[in-house]
Amino acid sequence: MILVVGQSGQVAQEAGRIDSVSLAGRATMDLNDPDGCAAHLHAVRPDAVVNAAAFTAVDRAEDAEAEAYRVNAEAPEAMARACAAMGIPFVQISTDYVFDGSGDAPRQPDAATGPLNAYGRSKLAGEEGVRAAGGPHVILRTSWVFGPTGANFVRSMLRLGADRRVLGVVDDQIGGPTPARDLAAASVAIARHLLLDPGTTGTYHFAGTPDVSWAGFAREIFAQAGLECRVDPIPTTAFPTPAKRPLNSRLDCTSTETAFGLPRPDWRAGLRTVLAQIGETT
Ligand SMILES: NC(=O)C1=CN([C@@H]2O[C@H](COP(=O)(O)OP(=O)(O)OC[C@H]3O[C@@H](n4cnc5c(N)ncnc54)[C@H](OP(=O)(O)O)[C@@H]3O)[C@@H](O)[C@H]2O)C=CC1
Ligand SMILES: Cc1cn([C@H]2C[C@H](O)[C@@H](COP(=O)(O)OP(=O)(O)O[C@H]3O[C@@H](C)C(=O)[C@@H](O)[C@H]3O)O2)c(=O)[nH]c1=O
Repeated sequence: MILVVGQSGQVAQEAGRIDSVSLAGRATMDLNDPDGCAAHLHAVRPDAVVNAAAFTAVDRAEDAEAEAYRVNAEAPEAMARACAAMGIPFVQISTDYVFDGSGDAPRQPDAATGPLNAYGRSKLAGEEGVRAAGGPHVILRTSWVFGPTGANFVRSMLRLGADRRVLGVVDDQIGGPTPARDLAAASVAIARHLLLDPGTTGTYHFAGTPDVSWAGFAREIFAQAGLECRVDPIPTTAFPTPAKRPLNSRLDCTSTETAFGLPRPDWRAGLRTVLAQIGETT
């Protein structure tokens, strides 16, 4: 059994549809209690663990950095140490926000990091803790995740686009939107791969293709959803937020395809599926 932590989150919800996956939520694993999380893993003894739980409120993390560190760094390290002690694989999902976003080249997994905000710093510390635990693991960085549930850009745009005829959206931050379903499938496949071949331990990237700006993403959301809302491209400076965000979120995902046979998913197809799922539930 593969245990996916973060039950109510967008990635875990999609992982829950996969055979032999169990989900753990806050009731049994509160990441504010790293030792309790480790003890729970020792008690459950799964075959592998995927950590899809995180403090993901990027702006709120600026004023809650201590909690973000506990949840995004201390708890993943404690869980990774428990897994290392049991000799089982641990997959930690991480983020493009560990990078500083300079230049316009896609980042390789071994490129220099330099987070611009508290969320990114806490996730980077989580990566370091998982590596230090020393067990078979994969750190899988992704970006701009969207699914039919939870807080994400697609749901924000559907909400705003229903009321507005024009929306200003930043056009100078570029990245790969990633369907939660594809990310869930990739994370579980990687956990299974690690069981057979722990030698693939390391840091990898997995993001949807093609790279696009938030404005371009918003345009495609409105087009596919049939919403008559015009997107006005604006610079980041015209949309001030508490947390600074990277301009270049492009991730080079080549090594993930080579090591695990997982190509970048086309986010436009994933968006069609998500809009259909949302339509069914409204
Ligand atoms: N969303 C995105 O755009 C991106 C996400 N990622 C990473 O991908 C992973 C999955 O993200 P995603 O599915 O979008 O996340 P969500 O924000 O949808 O879900 C986060 C999950 O973490 C849980 N959680 C938060 N704090 C705690 C806690 N103290 N104890 C237990 N559970 C907690 C939440 O539970 P509850 O509902 O109870 O709060 C929720 O289940 C995360 O590691 C994230 O950092 C990386 C790049 C982009
Ligand atoms: C709502 C809105 C946002 N924006 C901009 C602000 C921001 O630069 C960009 C995205 O805003 P959001 O707050 O939805 O996205 P944000 O929470 O920054 O998304 C990030 O979440 C974390 C968890 C990650 O790990 C990242 O990969 C990334 O997905 O869109 C506009 O330009 N216009 C708007 O009307």
